[in-house]
Amino acid sequence: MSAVPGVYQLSDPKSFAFATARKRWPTIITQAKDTVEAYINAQSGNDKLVEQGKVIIDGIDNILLEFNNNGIIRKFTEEEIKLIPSLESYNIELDTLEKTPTWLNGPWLLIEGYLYRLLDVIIKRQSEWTKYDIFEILKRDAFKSSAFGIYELAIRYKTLSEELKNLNGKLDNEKAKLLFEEFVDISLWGNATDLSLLANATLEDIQSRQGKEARAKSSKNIIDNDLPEAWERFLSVPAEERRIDFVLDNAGFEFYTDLAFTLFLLDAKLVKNVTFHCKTRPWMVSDTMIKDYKLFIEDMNNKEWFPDHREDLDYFVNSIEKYHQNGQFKLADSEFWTCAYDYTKLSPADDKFGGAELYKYFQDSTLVIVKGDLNYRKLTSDREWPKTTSFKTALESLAHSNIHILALRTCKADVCVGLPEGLEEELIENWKKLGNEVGELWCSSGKWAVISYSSGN
Ligand SMILES: O=P(O)(O)OC[C@@]1(O)O[C@H](CO)[C@@H](O)[C@@H]1O
Ligand SMILES: [Mg+2]
Ligand SMILES: [Mn+2]
Repeated sequence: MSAVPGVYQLSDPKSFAFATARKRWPTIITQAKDTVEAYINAQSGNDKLVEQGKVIIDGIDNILLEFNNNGIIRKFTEEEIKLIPSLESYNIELDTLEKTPTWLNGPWLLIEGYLYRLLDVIIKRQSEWTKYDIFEILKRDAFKSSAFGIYELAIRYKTLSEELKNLNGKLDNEKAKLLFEEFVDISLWGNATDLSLLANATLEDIQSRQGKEARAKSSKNIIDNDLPEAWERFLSVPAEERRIDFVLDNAGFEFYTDLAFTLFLLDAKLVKNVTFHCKTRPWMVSDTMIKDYKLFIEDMNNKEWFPDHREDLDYFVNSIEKYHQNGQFKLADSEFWTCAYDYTKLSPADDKFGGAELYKYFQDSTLVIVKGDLNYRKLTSDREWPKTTSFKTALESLAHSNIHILALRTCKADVCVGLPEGLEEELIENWKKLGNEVGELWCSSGKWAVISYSSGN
């Protein structure tokens, strides 16, 4: 067997890693600091919280200083690991490296996860701040700016749901397949609204990425599409036994599209249960935590934010709440999703950080739908695979896990597999012709997407 390629590096000027470490991270962390400062300034009477807030600001300033000095990545201390045991996974991974990494020189995926965990532990060390989500305001503000796409999808869902009720469970396979494709598409492009990329996005920017028209324009940009295989798998399990799992990505608009997909599946009686897998902490700016579900309901109910199409919005909220209450729709979380490991460790071997538990749980799943860019990087270990590598090869051990994986991802990083011969060269040329210096960066522009499936055996 030939050796697997190495992982993308922060020092590689042809990789999106390069600009991420040098521009994107400082912007994100500075924004995070501003958020904490504003929160502190809005407090009155809780002196302890304010005092502790100042310690957090010092911690964040220190990260920014370390960025500037290209400081080394230190291991998490025993005290930090005692407070949050899954931090140990980072030390384990750091130990496998030949050279001590720095903020500008080291493996992209590992150091990026490390950054969000460092920020998290700086906050969690302060007793008054353990429940604080540093990205919550950003997540909710972006959702508020998504009214156009929200209305459109709520209207679509209500019309469909009423049609399905009239059919009384007699949806033929042909129609079911078309609708399945439609909701895969909605959920896929829901991933294009990404706060870590749209830090300075205007309302128009956000709108231009959402809705039916935007999706129609983008359909030719799906460069690997295994949907037919995934549908075959779906049909191979009797409807009354089907369970779908979503390994979630972003809160806000993307989460809303994942919920719309879920509602369609449950209303059409195409599945029995759906479980959403969330993060246990703030992560990569926009990722979904369990508590974000409650905020989502609150925000959908906000008549000042969303004054129009109330009937459709209320219908959406009532429908999902009903399934949440009767247990057909569940929310779960695990430390595994934010530990240092890529998903080759989603296996019985990881009995420490949740990998083994998830592995077991996914054995009974009809499809595990893995959303978004970061999750895709973890699936493929963020390695420099030739782009014609098959998805299964890039999954390594996960390709033999008996887990049926369907990745829905808009490409926002360098790694991408499953492409036909010659396409990559074409895309590089095309990207250069559009005036971009590094042709390879087509792959992190968010304009292309993949729908990749592995049967797990
Ligand atoms: O996973 P998501 O929300 O689709 O995208 C997250 C993202 O914007 O931030 C990550 C870290 O830089 C990148 O993998 C990706 O570009
Ligand atoms: Mg994300
Ligand atoms: Mn394929």
